[in-house]
Amino acid sequence: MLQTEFEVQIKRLPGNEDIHIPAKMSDLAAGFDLYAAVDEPLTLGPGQRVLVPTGFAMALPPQLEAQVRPRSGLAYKHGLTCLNSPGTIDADYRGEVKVLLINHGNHGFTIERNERIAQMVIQYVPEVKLVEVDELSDTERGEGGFGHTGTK
Ligand SMILES: O=c1ccn([C@H]2C[C@H](O)[C@@H](COP(=O)(O)OP(=O)(O)OP(=O)(O)O)O2)c(=O)[nH]1
Ligand SMILES: [Mg+2]
Repeated sequence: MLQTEFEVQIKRLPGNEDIHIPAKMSDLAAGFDLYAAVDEPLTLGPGQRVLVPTGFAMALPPQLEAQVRPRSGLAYKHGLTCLNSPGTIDADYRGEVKVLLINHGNHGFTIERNERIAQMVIQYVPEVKLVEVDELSDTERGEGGFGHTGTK
């Protein structure tokens, strides 16, 4: 049976004793909100991107990944999103988790220390072996894609 409960080790990095550990804002939330560990407020101008530290590292068990995703409120209200969305944290990564933010809005956005800037969703990754073949199995869709079922 598939394991449904996991413990994930998380390590606060030096100098970040005041930074919140990623946290779910409600019982059934999918994402743990991530907090900005910027030393001082950082203003991101329109079109600018920045790699924001979170002040922690973690050790995901094998076959889990963490996805770093935008917060819809920041995206809707300020045009702020994750440039590489969803960011991928590999199970063997032990460095600081960082959030690559970009400002798609028309105004500067200031990121304060300990502000929630993104969220992290932890997912199962099946073990997959890629097998090279000469012919693929037939399907009704075949090679159709990129909107071939509609007119727009
Ligand atoms: O939003 C992100 C994306 C990645 N990472 C870290 C964890 C991840 O395991 C590592 C590598 O990420 P990725 O594989 O996306 O980047 P890459 O350009 O392929 O770098 P690498 O050659 O190090 O794999 O960087 C983050 O902290 N935040
Ligand atoms: Mg990579």
